Amino acid sequence: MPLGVSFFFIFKEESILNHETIQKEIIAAVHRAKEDCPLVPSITNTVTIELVANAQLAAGGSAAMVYLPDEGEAIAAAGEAFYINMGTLMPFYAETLPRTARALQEHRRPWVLDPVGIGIGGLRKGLLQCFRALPPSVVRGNASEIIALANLWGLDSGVARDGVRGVDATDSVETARPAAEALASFIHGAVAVSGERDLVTDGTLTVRSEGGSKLFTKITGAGCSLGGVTAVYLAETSPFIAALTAVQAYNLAGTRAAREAKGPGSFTAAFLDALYAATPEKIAANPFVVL
Ligand SMILES: Nc1ncnc2c1ncn2[C@@H]1O[C@H](COP(=O)(O)OP(=O)(O)OP(=O)(O)O)[C@@H](O)[C@H]1O
Ligand SMILES: Cc1ncsc1CCO
Ligand SMILES: [Mg+2]
Repeated sequence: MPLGVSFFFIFKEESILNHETIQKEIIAAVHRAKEDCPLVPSITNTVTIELVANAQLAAGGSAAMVYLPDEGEAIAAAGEAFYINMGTLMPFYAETLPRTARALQEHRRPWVLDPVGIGIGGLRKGLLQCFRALPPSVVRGNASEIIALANLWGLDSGVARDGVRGVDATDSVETARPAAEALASFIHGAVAVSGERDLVTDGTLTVRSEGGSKLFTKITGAGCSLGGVTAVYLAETSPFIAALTAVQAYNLAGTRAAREAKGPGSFTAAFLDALYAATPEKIAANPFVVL
C-alpha cells in the first residue's frame, strides 16, 4: 500500500467514530461518572423531580435542584454540567431560566435542555426562543417536542406542523430525524429523541438505540430523568457520547426491569435498581446501530 493510502487509513481509524470507538467512549464515560461523582444541578419540573434526582444518583452523579434566580446562577457556576427541564413553569422562571442560561454560558458549563410541553403557553415559548441565543449542549425530548423546537427556532425540521399534545409525543421518532439533525448542527452539540427506539445525533453522525420497555410510557418522568442522567454524563464527555450513554443505560435498565416488574409501580423501583447495577460494558453492549 502506498504511504499516502496507509496514512489515510490510520488517520481515518483514529478520527472517525464507529461502533467500536463509540463503545469505548461510552465505557470511559460511565466509569468516570462513578469515580468523579460530578455535581449536576437541575431546574426541573415538580412532577418528576424525585425520579430525576434518584436516577442521577444511580448513575453516579450528585443532584441539586433549585428554583430561584440567584440560586440558579450560583449553582450553574458550581456545577460541572446542568439540566433544565421546562415541565412545570412558574412566573419567577421568567427570571431564573435566562439568568441561569447566561451563567452557564459565562462559565462554559455544558447543559441539557428538555423542552417539555413546548406549545402550551406564552412564557414557555418566550423562554425557548431566548435559549436560541444561549443554546444548550444537548436537547433531549420526545419526537413531537424535537420537531416543535426545530420549528420554533426556524430550522428545517422536515415537518411543517407540530404534533405536541400536552407533554406526550404524537409523532414517530423516525419522523423527527431531520429536526433532530438540524437542531444538533445548530447548537453544535447533540440531540436525543426518545420513543420505542431512540435516536441520537450530532447532526452528522446518527445512531439508533434499541431496548427499553413499553412500561416507560406508563410512568411519568422516564424522559425527564433521562435528561438528568444525560447531564451527569455530560460532565464527563462530549454531548454526543453523553446523550448516547444515557440512552443506552435507559434501554438496558428498562429491558431488565421489565422482566421483573408486575406493573408501573414495581417497574420504577426495578428500573432504578437496574440503572444503579448497570456496568459500563453492559451499557456499551446494549444494541445500537450507526445509521
Ligand atoms: N414503546 C417504548 N418501548 C420501549 N421504550 C420506550 C418506549 N417509549 C419510550 N421508551 C423509553 O422511555 C424513555 C422515555 O422516553 P419517552 O419518549 O417516554 O419520554 P417523555 O415522553 O419525554 O417522558 P416524560 O415526559 O414522561 O418524562 C426512553 O428511555 C425511551 O427509550
Ligand atoms: C406530566 C407532566 N406535566 C408537566 S411536566 C410532566 C412530567 C412529564 O414530562
Ligand atoms: Mg418528556
